[in-house]
Amino acid sequence: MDKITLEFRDVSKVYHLRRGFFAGKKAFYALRHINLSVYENEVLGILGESGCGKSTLARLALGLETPEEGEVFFEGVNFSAFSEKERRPYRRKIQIVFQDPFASLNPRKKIYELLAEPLMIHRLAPKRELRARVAEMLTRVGLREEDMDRYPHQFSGGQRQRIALARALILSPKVLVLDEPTSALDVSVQAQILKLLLEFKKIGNLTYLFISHDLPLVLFLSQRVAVMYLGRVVEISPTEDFMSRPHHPYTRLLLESVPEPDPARRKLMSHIKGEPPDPTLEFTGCPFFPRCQEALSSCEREAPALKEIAKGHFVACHRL
Ligand SMILES: Nc1ncnc2c1ncn2[C@@H]1O[C@H](COP(=O)(O)OP(=O)(O)OP(=O)(O)O)[C@@H](O)[C@H]1O
Repeated sequence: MDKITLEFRDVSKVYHLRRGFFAGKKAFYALRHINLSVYENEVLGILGESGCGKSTLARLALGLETPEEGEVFFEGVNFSAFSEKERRPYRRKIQIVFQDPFASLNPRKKIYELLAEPLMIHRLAPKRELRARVAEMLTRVGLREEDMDRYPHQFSGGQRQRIALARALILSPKVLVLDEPTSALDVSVQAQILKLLLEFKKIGNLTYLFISHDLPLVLFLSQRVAVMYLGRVVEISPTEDFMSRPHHPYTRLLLESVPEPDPARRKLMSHIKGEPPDPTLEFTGCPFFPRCQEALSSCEREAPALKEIAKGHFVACHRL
């Protein structure tokens, strides 16, 4: 049995609505009863449309937010209830690379400071070794030693993403959360960053939580895929089985919507009919119910639990 590195046990995260008549008054689930295990050394892809809770999941994995219900475990330790100080040793082991390296790199700091700071905070290198450690890391991500004396604005988007990657990897994390790491880059640069990610994965003992709405990319990189819809995981599966036998009605639409080169044959997600349901706390049914062409009457009342339909392939649907 593979070792579990990161585990979400029945995790829910509640926020207050930010828009509309009930802004600030009504609460809703950004995540609802998430049960998810991330195994050591795997690439787990998290797929889902905008607002389904992918980044909230990432923030909980990093300990930047605490769940209202449930627990997040890292290597068997429940760190979701830890204080800021208690969490510090775990912070180093789970790092993140965001979509936008402009926003994640402080423009006033030189690359040296950006990379040396985490090493100092976590006391991972004596002062005299910092420059050498930064230089080594920059070379490993395809930049030059001299680049440490420059500022983020002096680099291209792809180079900045290399710096963000270097800053995360310099701490030798166990888990790297990649939150849309290539969405802001053009295609050729995307390919270079992906290549780099795969190289690091090969060398080190690293687990990736790869968050994206780019289906082909997730399928290409991940050994397993989890599909989220409105704060819930609706399907988890090894990638091959997922591609050949998708079960959840939402997953099937998602796979059908992969862009076809021929516009006449393209089926897009806009083909999904109906509105998503009210995400507020009162709604207890399946999140996909109002849009589902195959819904049963029970789907409106009760959310289905994940059921194992093949080895490691779980689906949350009352029809199964
Ligand atoms: N701090 C917050 N306060 C209130 N609502 C929030 C907060 N953070 C996120 N949300 C809302 O929670 C829901 C889930 O957000 P989240 O950012 O996790 O989604 P996402 O799947 O990552 O979307 P995207 O792909 O657009 O980043 C969204 O409706 C979002 O508007």
